[in-house]
Amino acid sequence: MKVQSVVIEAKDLTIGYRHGKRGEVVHSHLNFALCRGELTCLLGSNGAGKSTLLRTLAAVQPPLSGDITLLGKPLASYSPKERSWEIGIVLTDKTQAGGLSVRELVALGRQPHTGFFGRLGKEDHEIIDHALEAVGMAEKASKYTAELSDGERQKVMIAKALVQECPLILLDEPTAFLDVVSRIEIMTLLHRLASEEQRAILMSTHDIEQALVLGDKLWLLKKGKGLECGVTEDLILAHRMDTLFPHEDIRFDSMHGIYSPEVKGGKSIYLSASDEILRHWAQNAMNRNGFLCLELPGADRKECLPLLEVKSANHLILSTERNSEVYCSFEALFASSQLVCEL
Ligand SMILES: Nc1ncnc2c1ncn2[C@@H]1O[C@H](COP(=O)(O)OP(=O)(O)OP(=O)(O)O)[C@@H](O)[C@H]1O
Repeated sequence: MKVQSVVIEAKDLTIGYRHGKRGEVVHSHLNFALCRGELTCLLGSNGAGKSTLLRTLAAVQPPLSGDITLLGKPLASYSPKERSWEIGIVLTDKTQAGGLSVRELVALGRQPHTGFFGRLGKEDHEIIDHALEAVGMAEKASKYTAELSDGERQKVMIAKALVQECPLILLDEPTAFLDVVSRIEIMTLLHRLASEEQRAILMSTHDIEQALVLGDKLWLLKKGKGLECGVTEDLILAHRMDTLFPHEDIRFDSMHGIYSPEVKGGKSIYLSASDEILRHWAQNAMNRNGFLCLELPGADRKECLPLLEVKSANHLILSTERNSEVYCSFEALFASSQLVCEL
């Protein structure tokens, strides 16, 4: 059995905001642990409390009550300097470091190891080069950070956290501004870093598609319902993703790992397709056009009308009680009078 090494854990934690003597609770009774070797993705709707939780774990804001233990010691007992040895943070606040070059900004991440006026040694430079390479920013190392795009700046902030070489890395929506290739690259990098260098990494994200592929664990934060933690596939198969977004018209498609609008309306059509890909995209097209797709019961197909048979992408047959027509594409099908007038 794999022995899990806990980096940070919380017991009966209440997070939120203090306004004078009044406390505004965002979540209470939270219990969790983050272990080395795992990339954990924190998911939840807007306002669910993801940033509040990350800021509390990063000691940027205090908990309202409860205990947080970092490497066996209370988090509150660490000085800011001691914390910077253990926790690398990438929060969403825009960096004010526009006057620094990319390389200078990333080098600031080495401060816990070199001291404020400490000189960077050969090894420090190698670590910085390696991090810039890893996030794909090596070629822009001498650019000013003010001249970067939002996505590029985000990559630089990730590189800065990487060079800190902490056992715990916390990131608030690190892939928010990134294109799909960069999102996959960054999440693959974080996953590799967690498993190969035995770091504990917690990132919040709205990029559910990638979280389900690369997150070793998920933390599902639900407004008013607290936090559910578990291995990604366990949570999906236990239908815990179904209630992540409290919206009755949104449903989780556990086959494809996506959320989609619930199909409502009166029109139904039987659908048969030669393979899973054709079925998925035929259903997508029919749902978008207001049809609820029904499975063929198998035996007596003559009873099952209207019926759309998708033999291939260029061979679609629509059968109604009046006739059967063949179409060479979905475009042709949706332009047909048969679909518009007879169904
Ligand atoms: N400084 C603050 N003072 C008081 N309440 C706050 C403060 N910042 C956030 N909140 C409230 O805390 C709750 C959680 O907000 P938080 O920013 O943690 O959500 P989130 O899950 O990160 O949302 P998003 O996905 O939109 O970034 C919200 O109801 C928000 O209004």
